[in-house]
Amino acid sequence: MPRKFFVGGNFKMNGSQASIKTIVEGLNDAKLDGSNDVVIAPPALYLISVAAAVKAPVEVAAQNAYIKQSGAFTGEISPEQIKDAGVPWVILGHSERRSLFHDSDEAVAQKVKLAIDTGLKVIACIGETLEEREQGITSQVNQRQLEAIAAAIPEAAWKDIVVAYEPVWAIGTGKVATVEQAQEVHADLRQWLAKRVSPAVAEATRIIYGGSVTAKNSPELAKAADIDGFLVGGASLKPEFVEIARTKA
Ligand SMILES: O=C(COP(=O)(O)O)NO
Repeated sequence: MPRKFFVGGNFKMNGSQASIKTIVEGLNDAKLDGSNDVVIAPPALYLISVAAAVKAPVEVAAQNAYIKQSGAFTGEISPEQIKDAGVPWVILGHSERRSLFHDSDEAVAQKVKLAIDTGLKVIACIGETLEEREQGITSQVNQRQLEAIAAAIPEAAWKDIVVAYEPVWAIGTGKVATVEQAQEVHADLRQWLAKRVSPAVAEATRIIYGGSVTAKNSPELAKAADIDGFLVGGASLKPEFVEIARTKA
């Protein structure tokens, strides 16, 4: 069964009502045919309005969620609230959450489990730093991050998870991974999933690439056997995101 190509747009802490409305209108006008899964993640403030405005075959994602469903956790939002807002997806474990807000492997795993238990679909992010790549421990780092998630969820949960490999050294730098670099890690992760979870999960799970993806470099990356899509940052705020959303795998 071929894996449906997946294109995510992570707006991060960018945009305004007006600029995000323009992005949504561009997607609505693009006549996307639904052959790819397309998901956009605006800042939390705009989730409800974007979910209501999207007419195209595009779904909406939150950029993070907490490890609890309610309580005295000022500034956080819960999986229940994301679901209540009619938002089906959530990005968890993004490298910026890990580095700037100290989301540990265990915290990310707890978040994934609670989000899945709440009925959300998850884009689970992993990726190594430049220093870790230069030390030759890329595989160990990515497998360690994925192991924390695998240990927290049942095999059945993987049907609602997309794994996003986002090398930290490629995020926001313009230094996109080469097709060979990305394919090598994606293949390694798929082999790891086959052994750790099951061959069926390994075959079915979309492993998408993120890190300086643009309309220019995406067609080449999309040709790789184990690259099942993208998680786009900066370019998701630009009209070229529509082109990336249309990628023919
Ligand atoms: O963080 C990223 C990628 O960001 P860029 O495309 O801007 O490198 N996706 O979640």
